[in-house]
Amino acid sequence: MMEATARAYTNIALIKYWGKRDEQLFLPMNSSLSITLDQFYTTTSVQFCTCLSADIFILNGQLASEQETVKISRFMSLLRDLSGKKLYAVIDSTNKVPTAAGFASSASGYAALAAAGTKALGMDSDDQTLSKIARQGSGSACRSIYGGYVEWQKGDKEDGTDSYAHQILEAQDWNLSILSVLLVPEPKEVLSREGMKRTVETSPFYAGWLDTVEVDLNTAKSALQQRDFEMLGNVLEGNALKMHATTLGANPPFMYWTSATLDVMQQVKELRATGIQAYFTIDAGPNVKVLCQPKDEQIVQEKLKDIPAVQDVYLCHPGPGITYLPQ
Ligand SMILES: O=C(O)C[C@@](O)(CF)CCOP(=O)(O)OP(=O)(O)O
Repeated sequence: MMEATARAYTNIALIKYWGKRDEQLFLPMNSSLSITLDQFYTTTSVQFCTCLSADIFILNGQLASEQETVKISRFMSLLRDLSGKKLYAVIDSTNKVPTAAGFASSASGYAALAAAGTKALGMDSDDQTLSKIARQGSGSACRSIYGGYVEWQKGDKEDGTDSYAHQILEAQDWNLSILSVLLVPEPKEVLSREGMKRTVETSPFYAGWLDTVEVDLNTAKSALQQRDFEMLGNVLEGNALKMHATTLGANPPFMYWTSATLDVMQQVKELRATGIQAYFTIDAGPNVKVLCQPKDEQIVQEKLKDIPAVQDVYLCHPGPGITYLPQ
C-alpha cells in the first residue's frame, strides 16, 4: 500500500512575505523570515490506490467541499508529475490550528501534504525539495518544513529552483514566547493571496516596501545571531506596520485592522512603557501576535486577556519541523 502520514506546524512571519513575482510558481518578490510554532499543526495522511480515478479529500473528519478538493487535487497533480505516477489518493487532513485566530492552516497544511504525499509515492525528497514543493501549495508553507527560525530565500531564477526555505536557528537555540491574540469575530477579510496581488499591482507604497524589506531581513538575522530581542522586536514590529501600510494605498484600498487590533497594539506599547519588552506582528487579518521573552510571558498574557475585545490568548514557543507518524 502506498501510504504515509506527516505532521507540520504553522509558522508566524517576522519579516513578511508580501507580493509575488510569479503567481503560478508562487515566487515571492522578497525573502522572508518566520518562527515555526509548537502548538498548532496539521496532520495529513495520504493513501494512493490504483482503485481510485480521482482524489478524495477529507478535512477535519468531513468530506471537503468541491472547491477545496479541486485545490488539493491540483497540488496532488504536481506530485503525480514529479513522480511520474498517475495515481490518485485519499487525503485525510486534520488541523489543530485555530483558524479563527488568524493562523494560516494552509502553511502547515501544504507542508504536511508535501511530506506525506512524496513519502507515500516513495520519492524520498530532501527538505529543500519538500520546501520547493510545499511552496507551490502556499508560499508560507515552504517555511513550515523546518522547525525553529526559518528564512525563505526569494531566489532569482524564473523557474523557482532557487526559491526555498532553510533553517537559521533550531527551536531550542532561542526560546521566545509568541502570544496569539484571538479577537472578536471580524468581517470577511481580503485573503492574503488577493491582498498581496492587489497591493503589488496598485499600491504606490509597495515600492517603499521593496526598498526596505531586505534591510529589515538582514537586521532580523543579525538580531537572531546576537540573540538581541530588542533589535528583533523593533524590526519585526516595523516590518509588519510597513506591510499593512501598503494596503492603504491599494486600489481599492483595504485595511486588515479593526478597533480591537488597535487596542492590542496600544496595550503592547504600554507594556514597553513599563519596561516590559513586547512587540506585535499582524498578518492578513485583524488578529495580533505578540512576542516577548519567556520571563515576561505571564504578565503579558494577563495584560492581553484584560483587553475587552480579546476573546482568548494562545501561548506558543518555537516548534519543530516536519515529523512522520506511524501508519
Ligand atoms: O506569512 C507571511 O509571510 C505573511 C503573510 O501571512 C501576510 F499576510 C502572507 C502569507 O501568504 P500566503 O498565505 O502564504 O499566500 P499564498 O502564497 O498566496 O498562499
